[in-house]
Amino acid sequence: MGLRLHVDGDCVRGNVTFDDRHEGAPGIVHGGAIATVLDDTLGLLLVVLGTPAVTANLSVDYRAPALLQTEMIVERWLEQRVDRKLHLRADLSIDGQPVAQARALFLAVEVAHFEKGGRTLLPNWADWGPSL
Ligand SMILES: CCCCCCCCCCCC(=O)SCCNC(=O)CCNC(=O)[C@H](O)C(C)(C)COP(=O)(O)OP(=O)(O)OC[C@H]1O[C@@H](n2cnc3c(N)ncnc32)[C@H](O)[C@@H]1OP(=O)(O)O
Repeated sequence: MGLRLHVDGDCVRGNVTFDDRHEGAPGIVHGGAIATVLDDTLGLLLVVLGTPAVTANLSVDYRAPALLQTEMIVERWLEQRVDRKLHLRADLSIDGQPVAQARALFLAVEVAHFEKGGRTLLPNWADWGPSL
């Protein structure tokens, strides 16, 4: 998808362009692909926040057709944290017009949570994200 990301304070911004592999309705990005990008890129925000966490709940409002081959802006930020509960937002827009808006509840976990996946993990959570 050519996702490019940068950190701006506590907000992570990026650009993404979907192509024909992500088509749902003719010429329009599949909603599942949009939800995947919004959820997955929240992972980078967690690295910025320094908090290992996983998605417990994700809801997406689809506000306008997401056109293929069109550069979009993705922005993610922390709205509120209450104990282990992280209330996160992720927005997708084209030329300042909202395309999709996600609200997610992430629950903080120990890094050991990810050992269930059977992969060898980097010991330092800060190293899990790409260098920005
Ligand atoms: C590029 C960088 C890469 C590095 C980035 C690497 C991270 C990438 C993450 C990417 C995002 C993903 O796709 S993660 C993959 C998809 N998600 C998952 O696999 C998560 C699967 N679910 C779980 O493992 C579990 O259910 C947990 C950990 C989420 C919660 O289990 P738990 O720890 O036992 O907590 P539990 O007692 O159930 O709940 C604690 C509190 O949260 C509330 N709670 C729990 N679930 C929910 C829910 N769905 N909706 C509302 N509230 C909930 C409970 O009512 C309770 O509230 P109260 O009574 O305390 O008030």
